[in-house]
Amino acid sequence: MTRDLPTPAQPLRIGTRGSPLALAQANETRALLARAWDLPFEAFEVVIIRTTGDKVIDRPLSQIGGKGLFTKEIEDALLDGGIDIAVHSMKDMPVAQPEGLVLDGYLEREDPRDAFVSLQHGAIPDLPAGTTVGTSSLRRRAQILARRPDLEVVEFRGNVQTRLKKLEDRVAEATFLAMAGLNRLGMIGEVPATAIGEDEMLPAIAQGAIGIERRGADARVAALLEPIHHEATAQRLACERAFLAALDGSCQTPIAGLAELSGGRLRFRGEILRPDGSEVLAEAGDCAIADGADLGRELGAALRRIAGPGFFTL
Ligand SMILES: NCc1[nH]cc(CCC(=O)O)c1CC(=O)O
Repeated sequence: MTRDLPTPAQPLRIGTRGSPLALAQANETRALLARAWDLPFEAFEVVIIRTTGDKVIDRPLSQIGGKGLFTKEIEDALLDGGIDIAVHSMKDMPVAQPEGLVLDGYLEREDPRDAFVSLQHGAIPDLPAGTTVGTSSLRRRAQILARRPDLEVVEFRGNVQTRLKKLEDRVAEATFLAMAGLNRLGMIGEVPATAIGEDEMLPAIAQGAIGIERRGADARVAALLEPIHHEATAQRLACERAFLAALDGSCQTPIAGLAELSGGRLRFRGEILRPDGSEVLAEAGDCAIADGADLGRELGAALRRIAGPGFFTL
């Protein structure tokens, strides 16, 4: 094995998007690998890849559609050998990967909750009727409208920094961001953010988790990733992503869900919403930790039956 370790002359190439959050995640992976293998940072190289999603800035992503808007170019680079691993926010990843690639390495999950961010207001219940709330997430839009149909939701695209700038410019009076992103960017003390309990706003599937994708046939890379893999995160995501898969979910549909481990059991709660928030359907259950994927699949299938066709259509 030692012979196969990366070196500064032949570094392991880590592919990532170029946003500040994506770079923070790639650098976290790089630091964990360097520490796990007692290698210099230079044995790992971060390679920035521009994706279609990064180029389209003038339309809501939900209208552009298409799978893998933020991943295609990165996965192509993996497949053609331009990079050795790709680091992703798992909540942005489709449930299936292209032939030849596997996505089964996970870093320890960060806080999965959403944050309420506002320069004027302290929490959702404090918002006066008619307040504008910015989000581009179909899930967050549906969830906030389910709770507060009297609020006005406006489209709010861009990376974390861009969205905070829009708050300053009063494009909206409040927004939602993932706690994980704020923590990973080291911004938590710097922005007026409050974590929202999962009972109040159930997070996106896999929110806060980082996944590492690789070529399935690359045994050397698989071995390199082993010491930084976090199995408890993998167990939680197996349940959450099976739920998403059973619902045929993509980032085009308002779906939320969170699996947690305690006392040797896995507990999951999932929900689907009509895009206007007029209906919320939820299921919950618990199981042995190893059976999480079955539980997620069953609860997803149950919700699918209850919802019937057309539930997600406006
Ligand atoms: N869709 C963008 C995206 N993808 C992952 C995160 C946050 C970090 C995470 O969930 O791991 C964000 C930004 C946000 O929702 O605030």
